[in-house]
Amino acid sequence: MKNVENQSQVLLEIKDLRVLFQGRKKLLPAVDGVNLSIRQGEIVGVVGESGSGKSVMSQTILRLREHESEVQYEGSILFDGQDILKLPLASMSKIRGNQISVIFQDPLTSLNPVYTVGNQMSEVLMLHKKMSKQEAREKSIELLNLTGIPSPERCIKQYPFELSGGMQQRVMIAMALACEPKLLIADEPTTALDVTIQEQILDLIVELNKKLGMSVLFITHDLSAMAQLCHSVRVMYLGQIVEEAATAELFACPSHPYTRGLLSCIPRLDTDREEELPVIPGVVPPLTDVPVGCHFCTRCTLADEKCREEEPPVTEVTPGHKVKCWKYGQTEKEKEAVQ
Ligand SMILES: Nc1ncnc2c1ncn2[C@@H]1O[C@H](COP(=O)(O)OP(=O)(O)OP(=O)(O)O)[C@@H](O)[C@H]1O
Repeated sequence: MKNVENQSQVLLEIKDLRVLFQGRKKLLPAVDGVNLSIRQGEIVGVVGESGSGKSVMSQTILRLREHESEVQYEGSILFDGQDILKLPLASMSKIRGNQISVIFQDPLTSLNPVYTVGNQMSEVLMLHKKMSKQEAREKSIELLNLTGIPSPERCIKQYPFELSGGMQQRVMIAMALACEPKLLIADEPTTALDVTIQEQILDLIVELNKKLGMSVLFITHDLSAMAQLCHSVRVMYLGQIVEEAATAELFACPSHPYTRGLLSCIPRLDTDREEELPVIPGVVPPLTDVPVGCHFCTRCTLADEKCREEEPPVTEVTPGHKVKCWKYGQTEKEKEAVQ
């Protein structure tokens, strides 16, 4: 996957974002100081284990957590120059689905069971694009065609439950693309699907990114999918980005012990398949137990007192490749110890 031109304009810029939930005794930072930008036409991947804050971050971009009264935000999310966190909710509903669209793991959460595919798609197009019923119908067929649905004319007459999982996912993508969004947020879009369909959906996202030039924020647990799809990757752990780099660079020179741990868990075809894959020891701690210093220190074999007491700085490894670790740059021997 080639790098997107560095000159292309920044579309989304998240600056020092914190999302805090009110716990029983204190505020719990699900997202803790995230900086992330996405250029026009860029596919940015966010990877990390369950509980690292990927979904809270992506839902915050769409302001989908507003119903939770006990959530606080700090920082800014600039989209096309305006701060999403400061917009009135009424303006937000014009951006959502229109300029920023989302596809989730479970298509049935986004599709309405009591309307046909055609009705749901037409409604979006008539509302946001002010199309007539006939125009909306034609556009719906065109979009379903674009996502590789074999007989779109039949599909628009069907209800979501009449379609297979892969077809539902394609319909959801078609709906997400209906208004030609500038940004598509894909939150684990293929996890619930079988491997062949996963491949097809990932290929489709790449194809649409190339064809329509839309930017994509791709959220996953799956580093192999990330390698296939993304121009650059952010590795997230317990609310923070611990490493970021162009995809090829991250795979060639992983510099954070957590990234190395994640990479070592990917099955390799050139080794004995019977061999057990290593796992990163321990689990992601709950938000009530976030360590004071480096968030990863409780699971890191390199951690010392400083790691447990002070938050590590972000260091630039090479231009565009950053790592948040006190141990970065220490001897190769120490690095090998975490592999
Ligand atoms: N309403 C809430 N109140 C308190 N904590 C919450 C709330 N919603 C999410 N969290 C916590 O925020 C943290 C981040 O959750 P999030 O769902 O973003 O993780 P994730 O990386 O997307 O995980 P997954 O891959 O399983 O979806 C978790 O510890 C979760 O328990």
